Amino acid sequence: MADEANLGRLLEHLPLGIIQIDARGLVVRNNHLVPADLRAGCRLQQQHPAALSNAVHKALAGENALYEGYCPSTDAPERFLRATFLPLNDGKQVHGAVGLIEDLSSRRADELELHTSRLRNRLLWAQSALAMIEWDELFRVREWNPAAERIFGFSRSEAIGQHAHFILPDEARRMVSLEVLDALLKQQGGSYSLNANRHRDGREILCEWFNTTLVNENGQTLGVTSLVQDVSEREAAQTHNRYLAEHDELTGLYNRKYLSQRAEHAISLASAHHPLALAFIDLDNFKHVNDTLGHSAGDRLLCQLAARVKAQLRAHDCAARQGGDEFILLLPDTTLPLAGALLDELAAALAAPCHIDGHEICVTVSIGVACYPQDGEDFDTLLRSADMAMYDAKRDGKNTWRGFRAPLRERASRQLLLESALHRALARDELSLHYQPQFALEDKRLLGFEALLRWHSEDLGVVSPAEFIPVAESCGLIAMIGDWVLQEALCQLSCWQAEGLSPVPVAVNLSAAQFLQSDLSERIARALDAHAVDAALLELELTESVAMQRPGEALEQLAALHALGVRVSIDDFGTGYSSLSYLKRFRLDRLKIDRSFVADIVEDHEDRAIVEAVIRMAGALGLKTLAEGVETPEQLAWLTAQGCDAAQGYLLERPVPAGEATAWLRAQAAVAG
Ligand SMILES: Nc1nc2c(ncn2[C@@H]2O[C@H](COP(=O)(O)O[C@H]3[C@@H](O)[C@H](n4cnc5c(=O)[nH]c(N)nc54)O[C@@H]3COP(=O)(O)O)[C@@H](O)[C@H]2O)c(=O)[nH]1
Repeated sequence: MADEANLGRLLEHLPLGIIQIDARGLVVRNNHLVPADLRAGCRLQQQHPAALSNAVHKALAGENALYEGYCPSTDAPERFLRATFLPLNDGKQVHGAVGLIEDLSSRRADELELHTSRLRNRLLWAQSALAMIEWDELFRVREWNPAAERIFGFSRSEAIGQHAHFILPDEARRMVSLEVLDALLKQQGGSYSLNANRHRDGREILCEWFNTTLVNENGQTLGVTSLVQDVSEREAAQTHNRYLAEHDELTGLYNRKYLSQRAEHAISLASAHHPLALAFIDLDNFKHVNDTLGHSAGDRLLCQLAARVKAQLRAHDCAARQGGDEFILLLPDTTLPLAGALLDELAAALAAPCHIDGHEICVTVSIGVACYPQDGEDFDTLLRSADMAMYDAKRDGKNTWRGFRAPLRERASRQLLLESALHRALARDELSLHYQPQFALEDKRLLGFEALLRWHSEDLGVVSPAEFIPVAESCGLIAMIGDWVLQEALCQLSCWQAEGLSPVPVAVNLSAAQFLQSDLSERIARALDAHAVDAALLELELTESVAMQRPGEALEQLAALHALGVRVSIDDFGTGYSSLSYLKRFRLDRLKIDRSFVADIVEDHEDRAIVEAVIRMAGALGLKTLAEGVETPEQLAWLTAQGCDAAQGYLLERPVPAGEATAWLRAQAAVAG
């Protein structure tokens, strides 16, 4: 009994579970370390993993047996057990077995964790997109993963044992980097750096480094582990984006946004002693280059010109492309006279011929200049002032520069007012035509009318065409308005026809925008058809400068109009620069001598000489002549004596509303009838 008690105590103090099994496989005794499901009363050959039952069976058959595996448990998560079964025999036969049970659950979990973490590390090492490098305490490569091979181009075998030198770009940076490495070994924990490195092929690459110093439990540095990523492309993209944020992509000049920041800074430094000028440059007739040679040629021209602008600048000046064919210059420490001198030099540099696709292109520019502080105290105001001055330069014949003047501001706001009112004018039916009679000088017979546009604006009152036609031209409304004039004049002609009046031709002014429409003759043919008006009753007037703007195209356009049967006359003749050879080839009917010559023919012998020459030249080319703006009987007499064919002017009749023109025709019909 005492032995039994001692054995019981011993079993309770054993550091492992122990069970006694009888010959039937029934657990008859256990200590407290045995899991509940294996304690006394449980039959081990039933309801347990087969391998466990087999081990018990084997022990009861007289052999030592081992089971290692999971064992279900009702009181706890499944356990991982090692059970060793030893048969108990009395020398003759086996009458049971002893099982020694070790619960290996937590050791097993640790092993599993270790195993999976090793696996994970191996996978990470092999498949990581980041280079993983292990350095020893002398900064020699201890490990080098496939991503490192990819990023630096050195294979693992080439890299192992190499000092960090081998991926540093050049001597100077090597020194710096080595200092950084040294510091890294001394410090503990992690660090980040962005370094220039060298690829095996000699290329410089930019890498991000995340380093961790490896230290043992005694604080001794064992080396460094680095995670590295090649950020060359990302950095290049960011650098490019930064460049784009400040530059014009086409020309490489700065963009307006950047220049505005520079200007605001310069303004903050400017004072009476350090004035500042802003120049707005617009190429003259650049559209023509795009239209004739194409946009790619236009782009190359802009690049050539931008390079010349850059070359002309002083060190502290700044040039930007505002867009299209517009450039802005910021000229710090510059007064208006100095800006003028600089811009004259710039214009001369830009005027030198450019060679594009075998074409020689000569460019002129119109420039507006605004000065701080008198023309604006911030960038936007200065730019607006320079823009207005540039338009002033355009109005003054282009190819020049103009400084800002206060009246330009009023002019610009009037222009804006006119523009928005003009947009409403057609819809509100505010436009009408007046008709100015034209007479034969030989017998004072009514030859025809010139249709002249009138605008009675609800908001602005009567506005002269001399004021609103240029506005309509600049804001792109002129083609639509011109079309309305054509329809209205043809409508009037067809009314006169319907009334049985024998109508006379009506002359309609054609703007440049209309004359350059590629389908102009088709449009006119359709309009004539729609109003059932004979083409011979329509005369189209285009100014000399419009005809000569693109003489090649004008030649074709005029031939098409001539084929339609409409008449064409050149308006304001003498004010442009007609090429006589083109004039000879243009299909024209009449030259209208500009009223600026007619005004002075009595007193000014030069104007007289010009008018005489025009009349003779027209006669030689088989063209009729009409003198505009005849205001005095002396002018009329002189023109008649020179053989001018026709005249119009206040002396003879002012432009009259349609009703009065109709009355004219009726009176004429009455006299004839
Ligand atoms: N594209 C279009 N342009 C048009 C149209 N209608 C007119 N215009 C152009 O506007 C400018 C001013 O025209 P307007 O104020 O109508 O002046 C015309 C005549 O009234 C004026 N004129 C006629 N006789 C005399 C005169 O004896 N003295 C004098 N001082 N002025 C006179 O001349 C203008 C006609 O000019 P022109 O067209 O050159 O024959 C003017 O440039 C018009 O062309 C339109 O529908 N479309």
